Amino acid sequence: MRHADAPAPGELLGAHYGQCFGCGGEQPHGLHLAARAGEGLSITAEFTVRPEHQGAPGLAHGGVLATALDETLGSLNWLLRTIAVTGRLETDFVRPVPVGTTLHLAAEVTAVAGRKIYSTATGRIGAPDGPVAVRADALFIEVKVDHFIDHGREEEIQAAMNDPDQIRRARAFEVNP
Ligand SMILES: CCCCCCCCCCCC(=O)SCCNC(=O)CCNC(=O)[C@H](O)C(C)(C)COP(=O)(O)OP(=O)(O)OC[C@H]1O[C@@H](n2cnc3c(N)ncnc32)[C@H](O)[C@@H]1OP(=O)(O)O
Repeated sequence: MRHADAPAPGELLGAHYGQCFGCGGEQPHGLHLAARAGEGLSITAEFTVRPEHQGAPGLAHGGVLATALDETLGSLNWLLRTIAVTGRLETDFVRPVPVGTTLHLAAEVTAVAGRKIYSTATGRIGAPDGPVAVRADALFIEVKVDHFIDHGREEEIQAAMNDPDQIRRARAFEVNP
């Protein structure tokens, strides 16, 4: 079920962490993916392939495209107000994606069973109804915020804990902060 306090359909979600490689605005090397809440348990997102994302000449690296899918699927957590990490990500690369392309991503939750959140996503070239270039099925596993405190490097954890904006974003994920 979409959480009662989930962002409204159409609302931009913003980054869950400023240094995130997928969505962080403070991360110069990242994808700067912008995700928006959809209806029900769905998300849309956009990401424009830059020269630093190449694998083959003029084409996006497959790992970068998988990152864009992973980040979009992870954004579904905002709607559930659950903190979850990727346990499994199965990706199909259907068409090459040239540099300069804006990839239009769409993701939805397909099932929730205990801590397991199943979801699926597509990335389309140039427009929300453009040709499918990539798709993925994922399993996210719910974790407590301690997952990051226990495993993250000390200096980034301390910086995040001292940042009131980061605490606010963490609370937006959690039903029981
Ligand atoms: C502050 C705001 C931040 C918000 C942060 C948001 C970040 C979003 C970023 C984008 C998303 C990412 O890239 S996240 C980063 C990449 N992912 C990770 O680093 C995760 C690394 N893996 C782990 O830490 C761990 O393996 C976990 C937490 C995923 C699971 O470990 P666990 O907690 O011990 O749970 P475990 O008992 O093993 O598994 C629970 C259930 O899930 C199933 N399960 C677990 N893994 C798998 C798997 N790969 N494939 C199939 N099934 C699996 C198990 O069979 C079990 O099913 P059953 O027996 O119950 O039926």
